[in-house]
Amino acid sequence: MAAKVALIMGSKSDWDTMRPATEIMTELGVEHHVEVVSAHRTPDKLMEFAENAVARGYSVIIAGAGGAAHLPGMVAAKTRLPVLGVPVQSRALNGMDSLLSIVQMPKGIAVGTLAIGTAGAFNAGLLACQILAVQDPALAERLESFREAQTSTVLDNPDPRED
Ligand SMILES: Nc1c(C(=O)O)ncn1[C@@H]1O[C@H](COP(=O)(O)O)[C@@H](O)[C@H]1O
Repeated sequence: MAAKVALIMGSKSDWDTMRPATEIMTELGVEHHVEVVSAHRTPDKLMEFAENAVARGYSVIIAGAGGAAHLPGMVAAKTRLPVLGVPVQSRALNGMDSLLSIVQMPKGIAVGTLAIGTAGAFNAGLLACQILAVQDPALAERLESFREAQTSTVLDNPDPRED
């Protein structure tokens, strides 16, 4: 089956942050492509990637970047596919720079911005699955099961002093 989600990131150093996106997509059976693409360091590759994303069969793009995080916005500028941006925690400014440079898009080009770091990456993967599930009943069922299991885990262990 061809990958429906492309997960790109600005640097290999982002991988530990972005990995949870792949884990939830794998758990829910969603094929995904993973690649380093940088607006700053590989601008021609970025343009080629974004321009051909529809033709390659992707439905959703997840883009993680840190610092001056232009990658999600630049990808969104060149494709009509939904782009989910994940701010990677930067050392100098704790990811506030990443967050603000992803979230503050000008009107007319949309990026869906997730939380800073691994939780944001996980939720980006989850949200990509939810978007695909609109047209995929089997995936929708797997998502329901994931949620039910998550709810049961909390309800079955209400004592905060126990693991
Ligand atoms: N924000 C961007 C872009 C981009 O937006 O195109 N390309 C790389 N980077 C970011 O630079 C940070 C440091 O990268 P290095 O660790 O490679 O120096 C990474 O978090 C990456 O996402």
